[in-house]
Amino acid sequence: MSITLALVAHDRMKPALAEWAARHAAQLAPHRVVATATTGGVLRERNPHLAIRTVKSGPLGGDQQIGGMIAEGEIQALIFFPDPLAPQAHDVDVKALLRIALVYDVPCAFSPATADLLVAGGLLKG
Ligand SMILES: O=C(CO)COP(=O)(O)O
Repeated sequence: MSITLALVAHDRMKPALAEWAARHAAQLAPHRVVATATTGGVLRERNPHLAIRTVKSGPLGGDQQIGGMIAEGEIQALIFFPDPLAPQAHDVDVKALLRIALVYDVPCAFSPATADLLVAGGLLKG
């Protein structure tokens, strides 16, 4: 079954997310990806064949848009690599996104290792 995944990363973690997406390009291909604006740009550079829909940048409401899509049942997984060492101006939005993902029990991963485990657990199986 094809799903819609949200891919989001803070600036210093964007290369790690782009690398993760490249490593899983074949498994991601049948699915839909939604990303916040800047994350989507970095993902496209590294993964030109991946179809990515973008919403606004996180600090400009993108995290809230992703959260709204989760609440509407439009997103089935959240891969979000936050920067554990840098404060974010929009920290309340980040927290709200994580909370809504928990409310709806959407499978989440917050690091490359856990994102790999979601794939190993069958998240992207056809
Ligand atoms: O800030 C973000 C997540 O909290 C991501 O937004 P960008 O992808 O636009 O940098």
